[in-house]
Amino acid sequence: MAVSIVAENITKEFTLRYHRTFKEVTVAKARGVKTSDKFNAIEDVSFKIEEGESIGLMGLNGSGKSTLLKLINGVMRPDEGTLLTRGRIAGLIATGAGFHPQLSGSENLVLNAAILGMSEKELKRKYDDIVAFADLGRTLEAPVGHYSSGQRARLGFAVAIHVDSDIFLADEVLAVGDKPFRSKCMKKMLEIRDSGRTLVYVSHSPASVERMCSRVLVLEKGKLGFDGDPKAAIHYLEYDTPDTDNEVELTDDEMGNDI
Ligand SMILES: Nc1ncnc2c1ncn2[C@@H]1O[C@H](COP(=O)(O)OP(=O)(O)OP(=O)(O)O)[C@@H](O)[C@H]1O
Repeated sequence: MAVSIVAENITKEFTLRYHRTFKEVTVAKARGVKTSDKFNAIEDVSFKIEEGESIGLMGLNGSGKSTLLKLINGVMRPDEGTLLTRGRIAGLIATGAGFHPQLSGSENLVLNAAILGMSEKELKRKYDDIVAFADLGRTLEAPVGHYSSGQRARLGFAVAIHVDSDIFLADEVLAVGDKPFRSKCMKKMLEIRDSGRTLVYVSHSPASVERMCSRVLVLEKGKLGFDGDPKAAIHYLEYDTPDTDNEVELTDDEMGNDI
């Protein structure tokens, strides 16, 4: 089987700024207080993903999952190391990323499809299916700036899912969709997985990761903490142990996570 994504010792550094205004920065500098810090959102991460693998990307908030997806789809480049991918990449990383707030949903649909590499002919063929999948009704003609986060996710996912890609990336944008929409997305992603395309799926939901993925990468403060079987990854993250500090223990479904 051919290799789909290879990361070799990749590192991505970000700057954390503590102040927003000139005044705050000037005062902080005069007092000798630090105004920013650098940190590695991704640190020395290496992995190889074969074509057709469905990978779950898990980890606590801020562990670097979205950053890694952005590195995979090329929105960002690693500061160190190399990341290579094979074929066309599509997916939904940040809700509303790439949308123009003043344009309507349908205008954004066309623009987004073009940005993702869909030809005019391909879009003509798929337009009705995309509109039906987004199921936004008359809201499709309203400016996207007025959309709720769920409506933006619907539009973005509907376009992304209809792009013929070799690699599909899905961030936890699904979490903002309502239950019927999440079920529909999950079904589509299972279709993608079964069609032999490579899938990278970010999620905090053990149930959906177990259902969807054959392997899980766990990020811990930017480092790769675990790479292997989904069940073992969930155990590694202690997502399978009851939370004794909490009086109320909620199931995946009750939390509204992914599905
Ligand atoms: N453009 C940026 N500039 C500075 N820091 C950033 C930037 N983007 C992300 N970060 C920081 O990098 C770290 C990793 O963020 P990232 O969004 O990748 O985490 P995540 O694992 O996807 O989190 P979550 O589960 O909350 O979605 C966080 O500390 C975040 O604040």
